[in-house]
Amino acid sequence: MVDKTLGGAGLRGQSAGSTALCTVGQSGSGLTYRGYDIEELAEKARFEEVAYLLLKGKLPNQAELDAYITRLKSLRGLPQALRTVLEQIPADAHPMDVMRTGASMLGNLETEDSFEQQQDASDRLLAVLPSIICYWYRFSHDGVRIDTETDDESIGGHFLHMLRDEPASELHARVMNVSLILYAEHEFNASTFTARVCASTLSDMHSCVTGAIGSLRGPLHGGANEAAMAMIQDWQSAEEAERETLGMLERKEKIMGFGHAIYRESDPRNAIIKQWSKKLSEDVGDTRLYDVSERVEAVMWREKKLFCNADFFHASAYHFMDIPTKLFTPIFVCSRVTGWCAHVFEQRENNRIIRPSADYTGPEHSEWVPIEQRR
Ligand SMILES: CC(=O)SCCNC(=O)CCNC(=O)[C@H](O)C(C)(C)COP(=O)(O)OP(=O)(O)OC[C@H]1O[C@@H](n2cnc3c(N)ncnc32)[C@H](O)[C@@H]1OP(=O)(O)O
Ligand SMILES: O=C([O-])CC(=O)C(=O)O
Repeated sequence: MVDKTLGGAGLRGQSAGSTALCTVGQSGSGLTYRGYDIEELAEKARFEEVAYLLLKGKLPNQAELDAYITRLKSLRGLPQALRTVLEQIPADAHPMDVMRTGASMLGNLETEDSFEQQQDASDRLLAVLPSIICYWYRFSHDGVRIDTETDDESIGGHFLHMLRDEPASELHARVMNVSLILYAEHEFNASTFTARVCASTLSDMHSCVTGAIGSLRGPLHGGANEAAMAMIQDWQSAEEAERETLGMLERKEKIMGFGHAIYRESDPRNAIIKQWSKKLSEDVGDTRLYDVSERVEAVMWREKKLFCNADFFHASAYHFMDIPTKLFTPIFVCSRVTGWCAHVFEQRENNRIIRPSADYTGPEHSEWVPIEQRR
């Protein structure tokens, strides 16, 4: 017998399993990773420390962190066969499709043959996904074959270095670090749930991550940071932003980067990335985009009581660092892969195939009609 009280659209509010990784909207500032508050992690941690926390179960001590960073650095290289594939993908492809293909191709070259290899497979994905996207981007857009084995200590610095051929400034590396921490994990969001469903069939890590990338791509999920940028980039002033936002609301259009499936009043990551966006706007001497973003935030709260989610001020922050808009969501992948893999470990540890039921809405009985009589 199906319990109809659990039939809410989008499975909203239903528990679909348990996790020791993250709480959303429950305690502290509203987001915790293994009990650590996101505000404290964003202020004090390195992203690699957070990755270790999620993937290995505890914060590393100094020696463990040093060893982990050295290990991740050693895993940045691309196999020749993967480079060859990336070089076939056209410049006008969507970078999330490149990420999806890259993760999938890696799964052909470096198969996860047993779950005992899950930590290695995850470390490799974490280390190499930035190389995949930057190698393709620089080859297809600039015609250069970059060396992806940089000596940068941080994954964020490594990403920016590959993109620009020069090491990132301290400020930019810091913002990337914060951004990667903010995006790392978020309980049973759509892409993570995709990964867990795939894991529940006892599939391999690369399949789980490839599927998750596909889910993150959509504008209602990770794709919202790009969509937000596309929306605000042409607005020349706060006044124009207000007019256009009101018009969109009147036409019942979605404003990307606002609202959330779980948070009701605010997303704790917004205040953090917003503050860094402001700092970057001062750094570049921006007199438009930050004001435009703040005005949209004010109008949305005033008119609809809708608040910025993690994506909205990420758009301006990335833009101020001169990151091409179409690479925004791939950065999200480079971070969230930690959460995805950690959830796959959890699913495997206590698995039952995920297979819910559906409320049937089709015809009661259909009469078979021979093909020659069908209209
Ligand atoms: C990192 C992340 O993935 S965060 C999410 C990124 N996605 C976005 O920013 C896309 C824009 N936002 C949205 O589409 C939604 O807020 C979602 C997908 C995040 C959450 O969806 P839901 O849980 O269905 O939203 P919720 O139930 O709170 O919506 C309530 C109402 O507010 C409206 N609403 C929600 N978000 C928005 C928005 N951004 N713009 C305009 N209206 C909105 C809904 O249409 C709904 O109206 P209705 O009752 O008239 O149908
Ligand atoms: O939790 C969600 O629904 C969306 C998500 O991944 C996030 O906000 O980081």
